[in-house]
Amino acid sequence: MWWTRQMAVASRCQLQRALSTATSPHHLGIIGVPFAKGQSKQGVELAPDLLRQNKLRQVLQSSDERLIITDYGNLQYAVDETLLQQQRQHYHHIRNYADFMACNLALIKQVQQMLQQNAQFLTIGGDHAIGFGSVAGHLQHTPNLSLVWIDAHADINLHSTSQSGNIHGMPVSFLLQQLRGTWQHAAIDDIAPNCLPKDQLVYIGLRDIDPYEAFILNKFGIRYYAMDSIDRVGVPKIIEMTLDALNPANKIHVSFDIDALDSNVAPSTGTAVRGGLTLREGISIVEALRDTKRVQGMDLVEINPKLGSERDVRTTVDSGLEILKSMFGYRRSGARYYSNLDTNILGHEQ
Ligand SMILES: NC(=[NH2+])NCCC[C@H](N)C(=O)O
Ligand SMILES: [Mn+2]
Ligand SMILES: [Mn+2]
Repeated sequence: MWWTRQMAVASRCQLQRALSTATSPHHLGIIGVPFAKGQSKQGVELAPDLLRQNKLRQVLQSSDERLIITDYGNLQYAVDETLLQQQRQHYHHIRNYADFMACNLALIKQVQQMLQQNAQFLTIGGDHAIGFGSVAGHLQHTPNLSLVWIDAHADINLHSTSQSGNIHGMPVSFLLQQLRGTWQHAAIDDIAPNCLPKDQLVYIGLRDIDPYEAFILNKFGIRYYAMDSIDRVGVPKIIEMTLDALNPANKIHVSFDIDALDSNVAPSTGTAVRGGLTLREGISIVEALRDTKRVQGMDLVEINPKLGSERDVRTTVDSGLEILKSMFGYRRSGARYYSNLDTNILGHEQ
């Protein structure tokens, strides 16, 4: 037989080289943000470490071997006197304003640093109040950005419209130019001047919209695909309309609130709403966004391990990991990159 073991190895190496130059390594930065003060239930702060214990890194790594993952640990922040004063003077009616701002200011810087060092980043909450810092940081690095907010809730309350006083129901109002003015005492223009244009925001999965939120969405003509329209036209059409709405030259930020998924697959969350996306629908949406190759940042928020049974927590964490896996490369079709496949298994005559 003329074909030697060395030749087999050599040709395999050539194949590997061809594959890996076609698609080079890819850096992903991860930051945990154990922030729980955007709402009143303890437990969301445990999610970043819980996901790590449940092999977040290995799950992502095996969904795409070419990922080079840097975990930046959990974000730290300190509240200063200026913020406490803003809270006392202007925002005493919303819970934990100073903590919210301090955490998000730190996150804005962190995200910019991660994007200097990585092609993509992942922010793990924490409650959805951190959606402000994650997207705002992203916008300061990449001003031409589109945002897909996948959630049961619109999280677009103003301090004057919120019925709960919970700031995890308000982060989007800090991002849009038209609404930022309602936070005039927060001085966010100094630290995060770039805003999100309202036509580059799409919501998917909504089913619990407050009256004033509905007013705001309609007044500004913000695109939102609530569960009723998803039921009417189906997920593939919703994906198509979403992608049509976004500027194809923009990078994309995906902010994924675990409560977008139905409470049977994501029970351990603070504001669960029934009748949500199935896990398969969630995966389809995330796969389609991933396939644009424009997603540069993602959040996964609102997993609360203190709510529900042990099994509920397991289910919720597993669903979260499935969503992340799909975003960062896993293909249900099996069409993935494998560096050390033995291409000779059928014998060289094949
Ligand atoms: N990120 C969330 N889970 N937000 C829920 C918000 C619920 C309600 N709209 C509020 O403003 O209080
Ligand atoms: Mn949310
Ligand atoms: Mn929500």
